[in-house]
Amino acid sequence: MIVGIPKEIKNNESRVGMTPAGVFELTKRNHSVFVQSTAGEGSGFFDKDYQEVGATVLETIEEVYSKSEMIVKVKEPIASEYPLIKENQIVFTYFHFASSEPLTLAMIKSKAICIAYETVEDNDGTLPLLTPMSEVAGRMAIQQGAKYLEKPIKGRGILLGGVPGVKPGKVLILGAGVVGVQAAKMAAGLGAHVTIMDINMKRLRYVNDVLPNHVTTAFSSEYSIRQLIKTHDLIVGGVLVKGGKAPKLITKDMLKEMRPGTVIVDVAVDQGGCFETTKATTHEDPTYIIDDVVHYCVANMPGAVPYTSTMALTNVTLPFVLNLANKGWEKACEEDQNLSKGLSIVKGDVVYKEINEAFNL
Ligand SMILES: NC(=O)C1=CN([C@@H]2O[C@H](COP(=O)(O)OP(=O)(O)OC[C@H]3O[C@@H](n4cnc5c(N)ncnc54)[C@H](O)[C@@H]3O)[C@@H](O)[C@H]2O)C=CC1
Ligand SMILES: CC(=O)C(=O)O
Ligand SMILES: [Mg+2]
Repeated sequence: MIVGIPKEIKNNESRVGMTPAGVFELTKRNHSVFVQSTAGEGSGFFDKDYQEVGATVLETIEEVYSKSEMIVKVKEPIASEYPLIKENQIVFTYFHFASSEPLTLAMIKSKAICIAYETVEDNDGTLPLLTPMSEVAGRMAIQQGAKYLEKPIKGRGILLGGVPGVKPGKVLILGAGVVGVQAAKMAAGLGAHVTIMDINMKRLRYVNDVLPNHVTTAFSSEYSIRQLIKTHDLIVGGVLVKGGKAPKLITKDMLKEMRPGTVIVDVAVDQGGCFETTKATTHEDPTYIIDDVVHYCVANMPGAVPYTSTMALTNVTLPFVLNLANKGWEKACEEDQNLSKGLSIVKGDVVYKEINEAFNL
């Protein structure tokens, strides 16, 4: 198969869809790989590294898309990429369709085979291609939240860990999945007081077993969220309904219940966000303020730490890329039900229920 690796063009997105090690596994099996020039630079991989393992480096993104049967990338295609995607081309990447009707309509129109990383499943229902980026984003959520709690950038002016003689800050985490647990770990490590909420008791039991005692679990309900937001300095949103729009757990009226300078980090922004006032931001301009509450809603948080994220992502995507390249998408998906859960839009048809529901298609 001919596989193309374009350069990511989303704001401050420095990850790349494949490392030279991954390309080597493809070329070894007689697949052809086209890499756009400088695509890997942000992650520490140079054109010559790809050439050495048998890839052809092309100058323009147009050439990469036009010559390839399968595109392997990181982020969802953005508007300038829509016209480059061809009928019957496999596009294997994060899509987060439920948060973007224009993207959904463009991919229907393209008649491409869109396989979304974020809905590929493991036998136990977990999401192997989302997990490593959720690990990165969960950890980063505390790093970023701690920064924006500083007074000069309009935060409350709280040091999360406190100091001897002064109590620590309080972190509230919505969702005890991958993002939530990693965020809780980081916040607990800093010495903050942590409350983590979920509607899944199994997850709360897990957190209770593995995290230290200053991490408290709470069953998630509107009532309990309304109580807790009044006293917490940093609130992290990490809830997910697979493939669907995130539930709005914090509504606009609740912002008035928070103290001025509270920071809210909506990691779930890529599925539409779990705060009503969320709108996607970029690493260039990550925050905005509504009712004195600092919102951080960057949809590609791991893109800011590409040396870590590209490796973590491609470690898990490679076996699926090889399978798709070796067998073609139909056979690969027929033989691997977990991969087939990634099928979202196929030749103009939306085949993932939650995407249809998100837009009444
Ligand atoms: N902004 C970014 O750069 C990134 C965003 N993400 C996003 O973060 C989100 C979370 O991902 P994961 O932690 O991997 O998902 P996960 O599936 O591991 O965890 C989600 C948790 O939310 C819980 N949940 C669902 N509805 C709830 C509700 N009403 N109240 C409380 N909890 C509820 C679930 O029970 C589950 O435990 C996803 O939308 C993912 O796409 C992931 C990586 C990077
Ligand atoms: C999962 C995701 O949206 C990201 O890594 O950017
Ligand atoms: Mg994202």
